Amino acid sequence: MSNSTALASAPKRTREQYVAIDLGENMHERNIYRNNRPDFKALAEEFPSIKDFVHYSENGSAYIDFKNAEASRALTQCLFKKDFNLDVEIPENTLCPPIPNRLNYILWIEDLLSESHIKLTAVRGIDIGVGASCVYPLLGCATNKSWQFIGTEVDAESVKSARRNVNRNDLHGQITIYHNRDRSRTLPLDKLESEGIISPNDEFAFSMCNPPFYGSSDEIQAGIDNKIDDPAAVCTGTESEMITEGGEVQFITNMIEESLKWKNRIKWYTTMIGKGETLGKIRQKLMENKASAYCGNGKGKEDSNHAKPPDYPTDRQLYCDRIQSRPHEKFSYNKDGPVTKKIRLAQAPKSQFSTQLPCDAAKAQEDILEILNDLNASQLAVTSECISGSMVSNTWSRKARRQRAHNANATKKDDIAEVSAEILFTFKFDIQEVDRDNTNVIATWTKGKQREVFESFWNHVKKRILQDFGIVQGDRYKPHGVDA
Ligand SMILES: C[S@@+](CC[C@H](N)C(=O)[O-])C[C@H]1O[C@@H](n2cnc3c(N)ncnc32)[C@H](O)[C@@H]1O
Repeated sequence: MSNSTALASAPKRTREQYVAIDLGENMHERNIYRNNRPDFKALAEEFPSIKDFVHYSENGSAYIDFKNAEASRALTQCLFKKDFNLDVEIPENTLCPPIPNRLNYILWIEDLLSESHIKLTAVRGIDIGVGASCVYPLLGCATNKSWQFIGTEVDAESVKSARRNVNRNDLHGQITIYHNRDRSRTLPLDKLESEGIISPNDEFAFSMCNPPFYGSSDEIQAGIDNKIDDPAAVCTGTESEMITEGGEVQFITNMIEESLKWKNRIKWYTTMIGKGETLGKIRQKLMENKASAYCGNGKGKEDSNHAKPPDYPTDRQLYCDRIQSRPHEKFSYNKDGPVTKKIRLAQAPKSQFSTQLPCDAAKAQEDILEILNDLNASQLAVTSECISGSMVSNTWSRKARRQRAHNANATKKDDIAEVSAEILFTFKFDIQEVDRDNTNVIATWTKGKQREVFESFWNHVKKRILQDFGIVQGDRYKPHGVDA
């Protein structure tokens, strides 16, 4: 009997095991895997390479064994292909990157760039330690066609494999892999210049890094020994991928020190952090260098106690966002602007906005739908608690409304066809009734490139619904029984 048809009970999963592939609410709002587990059965039907690793439990649900290195590798390759049209080789015994987790970092960089309004002619990034798969540059360029990457790597075999992956996907025009022969260097811009890979005037929007976390193999073993459960997924990393002298604290410290030289040539310096205790040490290091810190609330979501990070460039910044329920954190900072010793906490860039209406859910839904229809929103899907849909063009700006009024003979559909066939963004309105006189409306930006466009759409919709209740924008609406 082949593995794929064997009937077996799915092994009980630890929470961590789900996180390795998952999904769930700690994923970025725009992560395609958020609450959207890969369909292993469909993958097995589409990709022969994974078929033998897909098992079925007695109730018919499909699963794979994440402790099997080959199965994990097959899954990663299928997701690369299915969701990003990328053909990727992952050599045996090298780190197999979980795509949902790696995609989160790319989305977070997108947010960071959009939130800080960086003005550069091209978005160029540096990935320190691309690994054999070259996962970040590949995902970054697949999801952002205008991005360019320099990927650095110290391991000669990984350099070769990363280059093969770039060439196999015809991305050599966007991604350059540099073999860094000096492990003590993290940002060798001088070497890149002397080898003619970049010019002295080249600027970078960001650097990113998933550093080797550990300082020694004993440290890895101690980590495994201290775990209550068995490791949920097999770890296939080589020594070079997992270990660096002084561990991640030293690696990131080197990065901070090198960044003092490059300053504003790289607008945001960012990194993953693997161990919870590292964050405090890195913050300390940044304080010594007189940088400010900004932190998310751990879920990539708004936290009302946290202030918003300022537009770039206003400060020296450390940006932290604990994005996984595992202790994986990222921080970024830029080293420009006035010096401050203050450490501030900040929310992650906003993808969600809310307001409260003085009515029940049915009335709120009716009002919102009326406005959305008036704005030519498309693909509307309505349930009692949620309205989702998309916008193909900006129909709410003053100019668009004037044009529509002027062109009174055109049908709404004609208007859309004239503007664009592509989706500008998708959205979701959750409608949560508190009581018959109070309903919360939460608008979420679920897909799209420009945060400001969604924000302006939300501001328009919010203004109109509030006006329906006689609440003029600028006045704060107070729920019943609440005094100022
Ligand atoms: C944890 S792996 C990350 C690989 C890949 N980016 C990923 O996320 O799956 C760290 C990588 O950094 C590389 N590395 C270690 N020190 C480096 C350095 N100083 N400069 C560039 N790469 C380095 C290692 O060889 C390894 O491939």
